[in-house]
Amino acid sequence: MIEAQQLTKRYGEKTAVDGLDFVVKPGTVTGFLGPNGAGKSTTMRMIVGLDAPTAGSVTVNGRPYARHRAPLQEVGALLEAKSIHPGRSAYNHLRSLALTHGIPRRRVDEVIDLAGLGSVARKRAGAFSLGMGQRLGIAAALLGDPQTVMLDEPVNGLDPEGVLWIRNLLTTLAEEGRTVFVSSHLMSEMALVADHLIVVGRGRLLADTTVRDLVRQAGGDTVTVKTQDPARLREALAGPGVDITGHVGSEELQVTGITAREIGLKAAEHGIALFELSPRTMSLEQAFMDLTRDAVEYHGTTTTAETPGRAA
Ligand SMILES: Nc1ncnc2c1ncn2[C@@H]1O[C@H](COP(=O)(O)OP(=O)(O)OP(=O)(O)O)[C@@H](O)[C@H]1O
Repeated sequence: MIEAQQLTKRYGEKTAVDGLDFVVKPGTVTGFLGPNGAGKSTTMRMIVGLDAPTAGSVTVNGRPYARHRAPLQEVGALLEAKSIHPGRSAYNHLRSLALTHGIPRRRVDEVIDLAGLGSVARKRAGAFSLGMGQRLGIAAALLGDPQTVMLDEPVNGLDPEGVLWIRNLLTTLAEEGRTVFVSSHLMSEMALVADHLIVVGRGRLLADTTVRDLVRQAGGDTVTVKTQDPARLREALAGPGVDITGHVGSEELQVTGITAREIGLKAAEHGIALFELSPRTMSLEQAFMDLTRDAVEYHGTTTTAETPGRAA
C-alpha cells in the first residue's frame, strides 16, 4: 500500500508535484498516468526516498521508505536512472545487491529466470540493449520479493515480446496480492494492464478512477472480438451490464460493459479461441487527452517550418 498526503515537491519556482493525495492498493495494478513533465517520476522518487518532499508525506506499507529496516524487501522499484556498473555482469550486479541486503543467492537465479536473462546473465551489463537493461532493472526490483512493486515507464525500449512479458508479469504480481504501481504516458498501454488509474497533470491530481469508469465516461467501452465460437463466447460473457451484438453467422462481436482484459480472461477460462480483441482505443486516448489537455506542458504544433528550397 502506498499513501500520499498533500505530497508536494518544488524545485525553486517550479512546482513539480502539487498537493497529491492518493492511495495505491494491493492486489491490483494501478497505472500512474500523465503527460510528459506531469510529475510522475518525481512522485516515484519521493516514494523511495530519492527526493524529499517539500511538503506533505508519502508512506509505503505505513512508513516512509527510509524507515523500513529492509527496504528492498518492502518496495522493489525500477526508476529511470540506472546505476549499474557497465563492466559488471548482470549476475554479479544482482549478486552484490543480494549480498548487501541479506538476500539468499538462490533468489538471484530465480529473478534471472523470471526476467528471461538466463542466456546473458554472465555478459557485461554495459553491452546490454535497452530492453535487456529494463529486464535487469526489473530483476533487481523483484530481488527482495517485495510486497510493493513500482516501475517507471517499464515498457520503454522493449520489443513486442518484452511488452507482453511486462503485461503478464504485472498482472501476476497483482494476482499474488502485491501492490503494483506503474507509470506511463500511454493511455493505450495502461488500458491493457491497469485496473485502476491515477492521472496527474502539472503535478496535480486529475483523476483517481478505474479504467472501466474512465472508459465508460468517454463512451468508448466497445470491444471488437473475433472468435471461433461466438455463441459460446456470448454465453461466457453474459452478465449484468454486458451488451453483445453481432450478425448471425459472423465471427465478429461488439461487446460493451466489460473490458478487453476481462473478455480475454473469460475466453481463456472457457477454452474459446479468439482471433481479435480490440478495445476502441481512440476514444480512450481521447478521454485521456481531454482530461490532460490543460495540463500538457509542451504542446506540439502541426505547422511545420518551411524547409529551405534546394538550389536549382
Ligand atoms: N531536479 C529537478 N530540478 C528542476 N526541475 C525538475 C527536476 N526534476 C523534475 N523537474 C521538473 O518537474 C516537472 C515534473 O518532472 P517529472 O520528471 O517528475 O515528470 P514526469 O511526469 O515523470 O515526466 P516524463 O513522462 O517526461 O518522464 C518537470 O517540469 C521537470 O522539468
